[in-house]
Amino acid sequence: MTDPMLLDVRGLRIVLRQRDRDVVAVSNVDLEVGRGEILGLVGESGSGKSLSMLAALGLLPRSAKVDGSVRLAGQELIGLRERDMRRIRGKRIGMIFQDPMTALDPVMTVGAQIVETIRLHEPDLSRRAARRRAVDLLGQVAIASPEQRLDQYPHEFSGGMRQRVVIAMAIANDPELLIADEPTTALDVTIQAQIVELLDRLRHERRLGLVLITHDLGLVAGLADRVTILYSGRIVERGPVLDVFAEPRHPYTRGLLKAMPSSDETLDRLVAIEGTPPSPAGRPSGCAFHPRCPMAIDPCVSDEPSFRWFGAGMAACHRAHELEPHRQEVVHAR
Ligand SMILES: Nc1ncnc2c1ncn2[C@@H]1O[C@H](COP(=O)(O)OP(=O)(O)OP(=O)(O)O)[C@@H](O)[C@H]1O
Repeated sequence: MTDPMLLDVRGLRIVLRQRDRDVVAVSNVDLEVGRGEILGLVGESGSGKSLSMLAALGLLPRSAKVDGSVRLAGQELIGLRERDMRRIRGKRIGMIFQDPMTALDPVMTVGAQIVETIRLHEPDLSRRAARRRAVDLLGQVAIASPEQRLDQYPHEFSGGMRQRVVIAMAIANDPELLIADEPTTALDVTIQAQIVELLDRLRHERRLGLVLITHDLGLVAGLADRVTILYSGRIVERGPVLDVFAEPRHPYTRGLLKAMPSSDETLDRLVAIEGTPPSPAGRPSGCAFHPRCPMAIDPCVSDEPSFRWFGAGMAACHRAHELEPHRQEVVHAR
């Protein structure tokens, strides 16, 4: 029998309570991540990226209604009891969030925090053994003099080093899957590159699956194997990064790629997508992107497009098949 997919999300639908009414924030979302594979989850603010991952972690607000299936190596997570979910969160699924400062406790040494994370899931492990593992983990995320560093507080670390500590904590219990929400956004460019290299090394060495939630298509181009683009809580395009970025089939994907800085462009030449994304309560009819789409025609206003395959990827756009291949330069750097 073949191994089940590491993360397999099918038909995810999330309904939230907003001002006394139910709104569909995420619908019909399918995601797959294999071992050692990186999936980029992309979309503007409010597109449902974080909600989808919070659903996988069982961290949605109580009032949220979740349908569909989220399987981790074959095990269904939707509907799992909180105490079972707690054994999975931080153990089988590690998490890295945008701002390392909020993930770290400022009044505890870095060592104490890593030891606590380890012992949360292995209470029988001695402090000494947990500390030895913490030293090893800091070494793995390339922090020099780990023994001394363990006794320091987060403010004694630079921003990039703090994010390395957060990554060390995320991998402390040897997870199978990492969920990283904008892991490099708060860091400057050279540090970003180091964190990207580190994540890439970890997925190869540990065969970690990684969901990379980001606005940054450059990061996805440099790191991810596959990409899923969300707009207003639904998938608009998905497929291998090389295919989707070289020949985007959805006008939204094209818009995002055009708005992306490349090495030979200055920021003021970038073309951002006009308008703003809708809120879940104000989702337009038909294709939700139609009010902002330069190619919209009548059916886009009335009918929600279904997916069509294009090579190994797919896009939900009434006019996707008319789009001329539109080669982008972004993937050539790889
Ligand atoms: N607890 C909540 N109650 C009500 N609405 C919520 C809640 N959490 C998120 N939303 C709404 O659901 C939508 C999707 O939010 P989500 O955080 O998943 O977006 P995102 O794509 O991760 O955006 P960002 O890039 O800004 O983090 C947003 O419109 C948001 O306002």
